[in-house]
Amino acid sequence: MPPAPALEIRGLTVRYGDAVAVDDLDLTIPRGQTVALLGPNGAGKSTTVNAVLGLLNPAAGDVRVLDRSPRDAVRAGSVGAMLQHGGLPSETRVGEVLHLVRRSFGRAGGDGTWPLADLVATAGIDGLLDRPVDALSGGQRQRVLLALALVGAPPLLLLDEPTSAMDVEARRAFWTTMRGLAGRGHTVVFATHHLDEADAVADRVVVVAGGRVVADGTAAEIKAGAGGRTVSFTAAPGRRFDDVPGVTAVAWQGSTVRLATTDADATLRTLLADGGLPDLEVRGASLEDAVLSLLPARRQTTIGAIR
Ligand SMILES: Nc1ncnc2c1ncn2[C@@H]1O[C@H](COP(=O)(O)OP(=O)(O)OP(=O)(O)O)[C@@H](O)[C@H]1O
Repeated sequence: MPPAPALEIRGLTVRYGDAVAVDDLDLTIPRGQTVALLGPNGAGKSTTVNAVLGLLNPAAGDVRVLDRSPRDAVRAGSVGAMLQHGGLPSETRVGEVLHLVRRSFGRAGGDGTWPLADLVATAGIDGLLDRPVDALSGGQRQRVLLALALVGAPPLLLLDEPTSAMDVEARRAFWTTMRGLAGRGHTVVFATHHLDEADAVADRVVVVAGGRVVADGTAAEIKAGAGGRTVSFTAAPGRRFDDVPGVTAVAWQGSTVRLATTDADATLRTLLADGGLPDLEVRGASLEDAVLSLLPARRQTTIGAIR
């Protein structure tokens, strides 16, 4: 018998009142994969993560975490999580919180805590142990939350927008850590709006929209699936491009417009007939372009804000 997957979700449906947050979602993640969950704000990513942690009662469906129910898996210390609104007790120091969590993990009968020195180095919180929790910067706080998530050396790590408060350097260090964990056989599932991170780090990208999986594959497959090209140039802000032949998504960054197109020839012919295209560039679709093209209701957006 092959080992049970790290995560198996079948027909997961979660409702908040009349609103459906997750809609009959299926997802199987084998052990050892690093998987990015992408999608706009409200797509259902956090709700899915919360269901995997046993924090809510689904209306329908089944979630198995390493062949256990979510609550049993969490109780057994098999899952570590960094949540969007993860809190830290105020008026304590980082080292105290870490000590408390390590002790309570040991008491709960966890399989073994991560050796302290390695944990501190891995999470990059060296030098923060004496710091009051209330005096941490956003990025430092996220690193402390990572350390707490790793205390039990969990085989499955769930990270909800883990780098949202980190600067470029901290993000790079964070993903180096994650690669190291994946190399040690941990399964890492993370939700992010940084598509460049997903492209660089994930073995697999799962795009969620409207509570459903709308694309699932390697970043390269998703980019190839978009099949198109990106045409960018300088344009008068506010000009509309939705109706240009081939165009599936429009993104602005200052006065530069980026068009995802399934037919670059037709797009360029129409645009050139309308006048010049200063600073023209044509290239293969980025992951961001590919994801945007999967979200047809959001044709006009701002680069970096698929939210
Ligand atoms: N506690 C709640 N009560 C009511 N509705 C909720 C609650 N939590 C989430 N929702 C709704 O469920 C839907 C899915 O939200 P969810 O937070 O899972 O999306 P997300 O993909 O994580 O978005 P984001 O990228 O903004 O974090 C949204 O429409 C959201 O407003």
